[in-house]
Amino acid sequence: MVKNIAYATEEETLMGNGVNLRTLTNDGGSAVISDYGAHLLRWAPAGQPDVIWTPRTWHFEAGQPVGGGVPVCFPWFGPGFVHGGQTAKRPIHGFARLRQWALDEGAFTSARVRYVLDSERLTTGEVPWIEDEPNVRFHAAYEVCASDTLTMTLTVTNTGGEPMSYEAALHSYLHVGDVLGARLVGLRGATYLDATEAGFPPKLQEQPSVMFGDQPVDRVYYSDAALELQDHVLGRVIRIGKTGSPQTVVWNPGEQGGNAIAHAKTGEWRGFVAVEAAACRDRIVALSPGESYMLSQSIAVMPLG
Ligand SMILES: O=P(O)(O)OC[C@H]1O[C@H](O)[C@H](O)[C@@H](O)[C@@H]1O
Repeated sequence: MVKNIAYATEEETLMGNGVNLRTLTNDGGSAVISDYGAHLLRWAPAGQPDVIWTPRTWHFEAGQPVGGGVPVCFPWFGPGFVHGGQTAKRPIHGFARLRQWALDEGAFTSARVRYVLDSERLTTGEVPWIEDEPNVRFHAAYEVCASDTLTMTLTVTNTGGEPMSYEAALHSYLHVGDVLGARLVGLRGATYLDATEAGFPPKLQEQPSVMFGDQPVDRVYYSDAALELQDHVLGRVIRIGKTGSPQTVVWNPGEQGGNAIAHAKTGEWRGFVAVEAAACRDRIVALSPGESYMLSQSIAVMPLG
C-alpha cells in the first residue's frame, strides 16, 4: 500500500493491510499515528508545516520499519549493546517498531493516544532477547499527546520475577527546510561518541552548534539538555525537551546514505535531522522486578527570533 501522508484524513483511521492510522485533531494541531509500531507519522501545530519528517511516499510492509516519523526503538538500539559490548542483533533498533501495538481505547481522544505492548503477547524468540535473561517479562506503554506541543512518553515496567535491562530511543525525524542550513544548539561542552568512525571514539562538542552537510553526522551525546533546532529556511526553531534521557542521538545520513534511504527520493534526506531521546549503550536501563522507567521527549515550535 503506497500512501502519501499529506492525504491522511480522519476517514482513513481504518485502513487496509491490517494497519490502523489514528488521527488526532484539535485547535492546537494535528497528528497521525499508526498502530503498527505505535509509529508517529505526522505532527504539526495549527498553521505550521509538518514538524515530523517522513519520505513523501511510503508504505507499510510487515516486518519492515516505516520510514521517517518517530520509530520507538526498544528493547535495543541499533544492533544492541550488552555487558559493555556491541552486539549484532536484528532487527536494527529492536522489534517494537515492527509490531502491532494494542490501542488503549479509553485513552484515545482528539489530543491523546496510548498504546500497549506486552511481552505476554509476543512470540517465542522475541522474549527473552538477552540470552542470559531467560525469564524477562515487560509491559510497555507509549503515550502521545499532540496539540500545539508534542509529548511522547515510553514507560516500561518489569513484570517478571528477575532483573531486566533494555535500551530505548524515541527516534524523532524532525523536518527542516534544508539540513545544510540547520543548526542544533545546546550541546556545547558535551562529550559524544562518533558513530561514523570505527570504535565510536569519544569526542568533545566544541562548536556552539552542530551543523550538517554532505557527510553523515551520527553521534551519541551524553547530554540531557534542552535543545533548539534552528531552521533558517522555514524561519522557525524546533525546541526539544527530554526526560529520562541520559543521551541524545543526533543523526543525518548525509548525501550518499540519505539517497539510499528506503522510499525516499534523491535529495529528500536534506529535509530532516533526527534528534533522539535515548538510553542506550553504557546507559542501558536496568529494572528490578516491579520497577518502571519513563523516557520522554517533548517538542514545540517557535518563530526564529
Ligand atoms: O533504521 P532507521 O530508522 O533508518 O534509522 C537509522 C539510524 O538510526 C540512528 O539514528 C542511528 O544513530 C544511525 O546510525 C542509524 O543509521
